Amino acid sequence: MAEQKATNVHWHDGEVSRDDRQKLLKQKGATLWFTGLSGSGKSTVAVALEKALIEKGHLCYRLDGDNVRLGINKNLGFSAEDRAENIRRIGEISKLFVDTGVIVLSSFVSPYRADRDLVRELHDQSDMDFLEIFVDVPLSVAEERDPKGLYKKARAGEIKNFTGIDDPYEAPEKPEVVLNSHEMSLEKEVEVLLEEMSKRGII
Ligand SMILES: Nc1ncnc2c1ncn2[C@@H]1O[C@H](COP(=O)(O)OS(=O)(=O)O)[C@@H](OP(=O)(O)O)[C@H]1O
Ligand SMILES: Nc1ncnc2c1ncn2[C@@H]1O[C@H](COP(=O)(O)OP(=O)(O)O)[C@@H](O)[C@H]1O
Repeated sequence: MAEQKATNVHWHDGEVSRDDRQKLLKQKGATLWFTGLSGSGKSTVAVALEKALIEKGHLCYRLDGDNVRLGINKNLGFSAEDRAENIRRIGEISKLFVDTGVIVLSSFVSPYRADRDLVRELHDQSDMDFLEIFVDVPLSVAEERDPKGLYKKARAGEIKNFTGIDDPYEAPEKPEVVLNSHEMSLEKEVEVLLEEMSKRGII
């Protein structure tokens, strides 16, 4: 992909700040970044958390691998290079949401540590909360669940570069939260996340 360089381009400040928007919403914008194998439970947990947050009166928005790849990132595949660009763009999109004061629930396999660290760095630079949520289940559990039948296809060689089968997954070293979705109920996972958000003053 041809890289476009931003030259002679300057940030233009407005007269309304993130803080103004956060006061309006009575919450702090933040990104909760769910990472883990396909079938680990990222989307299921994010959907349940979104519902719980909205019920409590908090504005949040989910960004999800499959959905984003059907739209803004439809030109990207699953090579390491394309996954890096996928995650970089989603990192920037997440930041835009955080700047509006919204709580973003980003669920992506995001198998490479360097790609996730870049998104963390992007948030840190703008003094934004970034919580890495590692949805950690053994490959055998994810494969047994196989909610979309993709592991079966990967084992049959019909899908190449499938994370966990013939492509790597680099586990987070210091995630803010670990969810072992094979040992925890969905309700407990949501409770743990709400507690963590409350502790950090996000909600
Ligand atoms: N090769 C390969 N490896 C992993 N996953 C694959 C692949 N091909 C298709 N899929 C489906 O795409 C979803 C992962 O997209 P992501 O954007 O989250 O991937 S990544 O973060 O860029 O690695 C993933 O969604 P989830 O199952 O929700 O994780 C799969 O449904
Ligand atoms: N405690 C749990 N948390 C999350 N998912 C669970 C849990 N227990 C069972 N599951 C099941 O595991 C599967 C996870 O699929 P999904 O959320 O699509 O994973 P991912 O988004 O990581 O690919 C779903 O079928 C879900 O019902």
